[in-house]
Amino acid sequence: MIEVSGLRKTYGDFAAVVGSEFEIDRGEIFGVVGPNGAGKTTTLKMLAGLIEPTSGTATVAGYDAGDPEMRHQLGFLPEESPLYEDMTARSYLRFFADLYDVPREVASERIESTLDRLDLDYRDRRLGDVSKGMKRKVAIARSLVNDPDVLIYDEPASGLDPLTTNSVLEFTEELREDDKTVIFSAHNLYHVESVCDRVVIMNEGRIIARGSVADIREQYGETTYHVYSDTALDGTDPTADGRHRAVVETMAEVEAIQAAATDAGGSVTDIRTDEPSLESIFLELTGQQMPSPRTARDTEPASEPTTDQHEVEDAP
Ligand SMILES: Nc1ncnc2c1ncn2[C@@H]1O[C@H](COP(=O)(O)OP(=O)(O)OP(=O)(O)O)[C@@H](O)[C@H]1O
Repeated sequence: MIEVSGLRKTYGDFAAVVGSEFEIDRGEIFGVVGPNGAGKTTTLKMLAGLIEPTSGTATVAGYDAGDPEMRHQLGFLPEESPLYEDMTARSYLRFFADLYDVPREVASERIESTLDRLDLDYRDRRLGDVSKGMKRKVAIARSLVNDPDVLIYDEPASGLDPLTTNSVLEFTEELREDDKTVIFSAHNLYHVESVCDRVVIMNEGRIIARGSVADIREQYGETTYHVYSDTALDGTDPTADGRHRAVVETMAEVEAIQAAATDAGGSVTDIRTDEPSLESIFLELTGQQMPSPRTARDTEPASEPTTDQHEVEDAP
């Protein structure tokens, strides 16, 4: 449904996106994750046909991303989505449905059912007087008025409280049931972990990891096993509750401890798995702390990095 090959965007000699490659299948939810300035928005805007790539190609629903026809298949939610404050949610969404030539009855039904699913009250209240979370939900509803196959959401839950964040992420996840293909950007892995089938992690314009979050944990983090025995063995340390613990990294080592405990006339009483934290993976991959799940969406973008912090592309 989306194919990206050698996609690159430079501003002067500064490379905002460097040679991105990925494919997204129909009905897939795909996350683009990374710290501030990683190149997420630039990538999404190239896919939405809003920025022309310096080189490389992006096709969306069979169209080149720059093709005006592609827009009919696309719902784009920008990171900042100012609404017409004097309109109501209903009048605003009808206005956009008219722009897409959606027949009135179809539009009304679609708008009401989307607002129902988003649990949005106050549909006839002036948008200037509703909360930030409600505004974001209206912007999300706007992305669906033309019933597109592909949705591109830039930080859909940015700056929202935890409850609204969850509701927006759950709604995004439900779009899979409608056979929509969704690509969205996020600052941190927590917000995409439960929602996305696959993610790419970007840093300094490059994709530095890809796969499901579970794959990435497996690939970049180290799972350790804490093996408790009732007998002191080589490599175990006594614990406060009178047991003996070894910390190992492979199942073969776990089995060796089990065998050694049996040989010593004792037994292994407990084995615990310690998964790598997302923070440690993110830190290792990007060299930056991951924003906490509670505040991730509320952080202000960092100041503009200098070219020293980013790779400067080789001669074109
Ligand atoms: N029009 C532009 N001219 C010059 N540099 C730009 C332009 N647009 C973006 N950049 C730079 O490209 C880099 C990537 O920006 P981008 O907005 O894609 O990052 P991002 O991952 O979406 O970051 P954030 O999470 O802060 O939104 C940044 O360093 C940004 O300053």
